[in-house]
Amino acid sequence: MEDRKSMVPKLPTNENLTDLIKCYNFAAIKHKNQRRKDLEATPYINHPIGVANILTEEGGIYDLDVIKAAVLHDTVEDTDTTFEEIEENFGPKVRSIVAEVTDDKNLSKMERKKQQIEHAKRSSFEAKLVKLGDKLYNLRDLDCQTPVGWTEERVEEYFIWAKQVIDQMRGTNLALEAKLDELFSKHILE
Ligand SMILES: Nc1nc2c(ncn2[C@@H]2O[C@H](COP(=O)(O)OP(=O)(O)O)[C@@H](OP(=O)(O)OP(=O)(O)O)[C@H]2O)c(=O)[nH]1
Ligand SMILES: [Mn+2]
Repeated sequence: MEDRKSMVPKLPTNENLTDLIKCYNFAAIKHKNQRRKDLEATPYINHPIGVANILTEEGGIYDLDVIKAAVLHDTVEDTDTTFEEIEENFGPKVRSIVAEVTDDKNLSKMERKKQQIEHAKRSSFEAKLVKLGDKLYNLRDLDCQTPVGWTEERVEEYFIWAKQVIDQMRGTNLALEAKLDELFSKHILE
């Protein structure tokens, strides 16, 4: 008689699914001690997960390397994660997208803000998508609530700066850009 074990149907392994779960798990562990700057101190991981969700649900983007990069986009900038670790676990493509959207924390805040505007234009298509999702998520947050310690003026300055970044990458994803434009016209007086 056949061994009972061998009669259990074997499910096909779904590499895409397991890779994606590994990616969410990696980001959740890395951001575990970090909170957003809202009154409720929302877990930081809500942000990268939300950015990935904007890309799939609103941007119609299904490139897995882009989605993984969105989930991981703040790990190197804000935690002890290295680019080598990203490459070891998720490959060179994801590493390079994450690298493109990572600010150099050695620079002054003003210099970093200036560099984002300059880098936006020559970024890859994939990095631009992550940037669009990142900015849309953060601007929606600002539209609903002023982060703890921020003045109204700082919020409005962020809108003006974010528009300068987005204006460098027009024609990347029209659906996401239209949603960003609604927020810009609400907050930036021409
Ligand atoms: N709107 C908003 N932002 C919050 C909140 N909590 C944390 N952040 C993060 O703050 C950053 C925006 O604030 P800044 O003053 O520009 O940057 P800072 O973190 O260097 O102080 C964003 O970083 P980032 O994602 O790396 O984007 P960016 O620096 O490219 O804008 C955003 O994710 C929150 O409650 N609301
Ligand atoms: Mn971000």
